[in-house]
Amino acid sequence: MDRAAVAATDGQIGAVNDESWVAVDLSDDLSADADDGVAIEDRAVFRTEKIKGVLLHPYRVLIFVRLIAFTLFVIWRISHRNPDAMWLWVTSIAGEFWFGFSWLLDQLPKLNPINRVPDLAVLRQRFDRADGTSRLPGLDIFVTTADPFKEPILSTANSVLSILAADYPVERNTCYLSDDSGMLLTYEAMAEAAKFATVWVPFCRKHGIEPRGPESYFELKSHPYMGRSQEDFVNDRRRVRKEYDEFKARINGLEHDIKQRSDAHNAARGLKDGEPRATWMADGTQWEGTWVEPSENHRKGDHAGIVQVLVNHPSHSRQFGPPASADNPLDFSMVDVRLPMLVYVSREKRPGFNHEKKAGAMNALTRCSAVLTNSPFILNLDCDHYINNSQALRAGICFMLGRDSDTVAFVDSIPRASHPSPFAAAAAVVADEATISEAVAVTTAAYEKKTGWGSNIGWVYGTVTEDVVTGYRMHIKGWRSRYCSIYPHAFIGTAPINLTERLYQVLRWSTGSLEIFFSRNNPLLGSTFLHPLQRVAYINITTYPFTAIFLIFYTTVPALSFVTGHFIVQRPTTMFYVYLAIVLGTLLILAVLEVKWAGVTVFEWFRNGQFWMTASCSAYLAAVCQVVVKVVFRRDISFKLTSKQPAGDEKKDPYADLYVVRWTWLMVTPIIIILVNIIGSAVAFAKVLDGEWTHWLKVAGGVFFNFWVLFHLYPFAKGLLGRHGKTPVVVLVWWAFTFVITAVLYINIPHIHGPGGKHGAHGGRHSSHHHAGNSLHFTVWP
Ligand SMILES: O=c1ccn([C@@H]2O[C@H](COP(=O)(O)OP(=O)(O)O[C@H]3O[C@H](CO)[C@@H](O)[C@H](O)[C@H]3O)[C@@H](O)[C@H]2O)c(=O)[nH]1
Ligand SMILES: [Mn+2]
Repeated sequence: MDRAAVAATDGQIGAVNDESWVAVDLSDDLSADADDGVAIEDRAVFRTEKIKGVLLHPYRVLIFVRLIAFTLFVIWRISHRNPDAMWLWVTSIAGEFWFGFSWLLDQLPKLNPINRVPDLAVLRQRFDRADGTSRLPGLDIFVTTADPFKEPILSTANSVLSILAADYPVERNTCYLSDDSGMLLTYEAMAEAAKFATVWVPFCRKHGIEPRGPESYFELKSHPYMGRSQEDFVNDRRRVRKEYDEFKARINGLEHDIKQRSDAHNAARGLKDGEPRATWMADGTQWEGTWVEPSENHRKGDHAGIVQVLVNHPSHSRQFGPPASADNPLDFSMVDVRLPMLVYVSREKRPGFNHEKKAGAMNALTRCSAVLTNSPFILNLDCDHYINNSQALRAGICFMLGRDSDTVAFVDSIPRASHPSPFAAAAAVVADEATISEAVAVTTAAYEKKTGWGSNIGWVYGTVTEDVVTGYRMHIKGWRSRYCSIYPHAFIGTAPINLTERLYQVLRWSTGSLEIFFSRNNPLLGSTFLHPLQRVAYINITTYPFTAIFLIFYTTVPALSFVTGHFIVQRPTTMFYVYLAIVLGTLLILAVLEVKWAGVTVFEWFRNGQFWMTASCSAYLAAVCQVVVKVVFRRDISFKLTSKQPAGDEKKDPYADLYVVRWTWLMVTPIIIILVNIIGSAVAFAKVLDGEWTHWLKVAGGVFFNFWVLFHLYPFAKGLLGRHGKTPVVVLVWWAFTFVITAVLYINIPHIHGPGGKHGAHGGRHSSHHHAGNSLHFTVWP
């Protein structure tokens, strides 16, 4: 490893937002990095930071104030019945209880925010040796992919490249790619990535490149220079960029190449009609996985297991590259050119066996890696995640070692004790056939039958959010987590920006959460190893979708009150308004404080609120329905892969997908809510115009709330209108259209006046009520 590069990147690791945090054990007036003055020998491998007192104390006081105000508010509500509409009164109070309860679930675990900051200089001093070797523990990194088309292979390749190029001792770091599609396309893309890595990785090391995923690196507008010679860097970068473009072209051509090659082989064999047409590897053998033209034993969900070592385990001593020459202009003579081991794994799949989605893939990888490298630590990335900070692996490992370098001996002993892995030995071992067939044997479809895998061992089955439940199982067994957020961000992943896809993703997450709630892994039942606040956090994460039921009530019923004339609150008093104001005001200030130390903007927080509203009344509701059906009728929930954006196409607008509308039933409820609120405000307007209600100022209060709901659903409406929605005018025109039509109809068609209409005195009273009734909502939003 190039020392200059290390030093340059090293200085960058820090907390995300340094001004709000202070080291624990230090008073507020000392800066967070005060222990830079302490000698390296005396420093811990990471330090703990808390929020500065000036922010934290008011934060906690506000939480307390809000709790009291909320309690008084609910007491007020219970003691002021609404005899006109008792059902409204009862259901709304139930809703307020729920909102209050879920606010507490969300708030309590945040009472004492803690961040950890790894000290990489200490880690290096204790674990790295002068000759370039290291005593750091082994680390097996798993990347999962399930479909080379839905999950673009270029993105998967980038993920793998970012891992191979990360700063970690190469002989102790292995990357496993799990391919649930079993397709040659994925395999060959990985083989290409391994080839390109021989240029990319030494280039990263030589010049201290950040980030080390090539796509995200070359996307950067400027390329700040970290290493030694500027001119050398510019030349090398141009050269590597060219290599990367060629690599991309090869990846894009793979599908065609495989097809052509296979056609040639099949033609040479003179296949008769109806005979299966095999897919052929470059070495002239038949691919054992899924074929391009699927046939028996060679289709998705029905194929053999495959384990292929793409990059073998490296030697244990540094290997410098060649100097620049005529056909190789890159000078790697001062750079270690070894690569970490890279293994392609496609577990066996057979009809009749539940392959248990990602959790099943992770368990197969766990066993397969145990046979090959058996590192004591595992890291998992999805195919669309990448390492964004080359120090991320070292940063993470800091928390696995404690303050005490003696633990290394212990950590080293784990692989030796648990499995006689060939690579745990000091010398480099080439994966021999016996070992490989052993690795294949542990990934067979039948392997887990009548075992504890998926329930007590490994990743847990039975939910579409296996990550949540697996973390939970670890915590109830006594494992502890540590929160660490560094800058530049350690990892970056992608999420769909298309409304439909995003709603589906949130549907899956909320469904998975509820599945856990209705299972033996309900956090109310967890062992006492769970910290009480951790239990609260798990209750929150497994119950939040229930909010949908109350939210839909609160975003429709008040608007309908304009039509029916029945309101949630009958006669608000001054105290009612006072409580309400405190409950609302504190919520806002709490958010502003959180936003400050979290390093996001108030705008982002608000956007998040808008999406929360949209998702709650669509995906969360659907999740509740799905899981009720599952629990009652024992029907399994299907898993839909989250669609990924195509990577690496510069000509394409990255936001093109944003306004592509694909209809889904999930959109029905938000649409109804939008309509109800427009109609509600239009009717209120009409009643005022009509002279039915005279207290127009008070009506305005109610209408304001309708607008507030609409404002939250505005991005949804824009998304729904597709490309046209790019101009906000279109949304406004639709809104005005609906509003005017409703108001005109209301005024001109006498029979839609409800029984409560045309009572001057009553009308006045009612109008004052909605204001209150409608305002309730925002009271209680968590
Ligand atoms: O049968 C399957 C299905 C999925 N996957 C992989 O699982 C990962 C996550 O799937 P995706 O559809 O992308 O879900 P996301 O919602 O984007 O993923 C988030 O949510 C999942 C839980 O639902 C977690 O497993 C992921 O780590 C987390 O990033 C991807 O790498 C897939 O290739 C498989 O390997 N096999
Ligand atoms: Mn994803």
